[in-house]
Amino acid sequence: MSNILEVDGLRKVYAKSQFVLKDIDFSIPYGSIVGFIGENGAGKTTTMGAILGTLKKDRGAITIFGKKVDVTKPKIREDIGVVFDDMNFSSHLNVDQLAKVMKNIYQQWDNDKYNHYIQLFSLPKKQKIAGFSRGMSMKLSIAVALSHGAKLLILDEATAGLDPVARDDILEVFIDFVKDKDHAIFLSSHITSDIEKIADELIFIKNGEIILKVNKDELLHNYAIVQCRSDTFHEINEDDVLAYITKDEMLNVLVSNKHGLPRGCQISDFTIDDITLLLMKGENNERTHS
Ligand SMILES: Nc1ncnc2c1ncn2[C@@H]1O[C@H](COP(=O)(O)OP(=O)(O)OP(=O)(O)O)[C@@H](O)[C@H]1O
Repeated sequence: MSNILEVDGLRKVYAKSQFVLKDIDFSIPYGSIVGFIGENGAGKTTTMGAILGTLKKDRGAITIFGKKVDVTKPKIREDIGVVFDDMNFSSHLNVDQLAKVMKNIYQQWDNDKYNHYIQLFSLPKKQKIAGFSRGMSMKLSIAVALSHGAKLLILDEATAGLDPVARDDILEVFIDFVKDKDHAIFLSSHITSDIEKIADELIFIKNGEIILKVNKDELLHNYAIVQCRSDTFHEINEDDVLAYITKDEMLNVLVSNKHGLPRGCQISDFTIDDITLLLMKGENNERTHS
């Protein structure tokens, strides 16, 4: 069993907004960090909610730790650490009082670990949570998620609102977490540089549909963004073209195989932000050979 989480044909329709999560499939290997990337409203939170059972899915199977499980059951919730944007702990509590509450919720609660993260994240122990900034609340959510013996972390925008130093500390904590090969992390972020730093696999979602799943090393070694003229563009192997944007006479093209491109293609350096922009704003590979 090499995957900690498998998602098969997950579908969710919001009748009110007519948004459809379109039968998505993906898996999270043990020992890996998988980054989930997409624009606002693409369906990231919906996917995570449907996996966790906080949202009712319309179709699809979720397999966690090798079993088709009801993720809302307390037993399995021990093993999954969750950070969502809008997590609300009782705001009248302070950090120490929250620990006492968590101890009653989670059998595997580890107070030493919790205190370690509270200290690492420089959180005040006696101040009421109500007075915490967004970044402080995020850090607290992460400290809790890491302190109840979870094997899988599902993190929705967990680094949003954190300053660069705190983000860096937390990314290190995530990298450490998956050094244990029984662990894995599934995280969404708009800060693609964070994902670039720590993720092993990337999943791109657009309008409720997964448009690209790729291993980061493969992306860095084989993919490229190239500039070329229209006639050269038509010489690129069609299967290698993932997306393109036309600008004046030139095209910016995302290709999945930078080896063996026709002459006249200029390869430029790219970041995952550049790839995201091309995938989200560009046209897909259904080229018209005019
Ligand atoms: N309760 C709801 N009822 C109807 N539509 C909803 C509901 N919740 C979300 N949606 C719609 O579903 C779509 C996907 O939303 P979702 O929150 O999953 O996106 P996201 O990728 O997490 O976005 P963001 O990056 O802004 O957090 C959006 O169009 C949103 O308007």
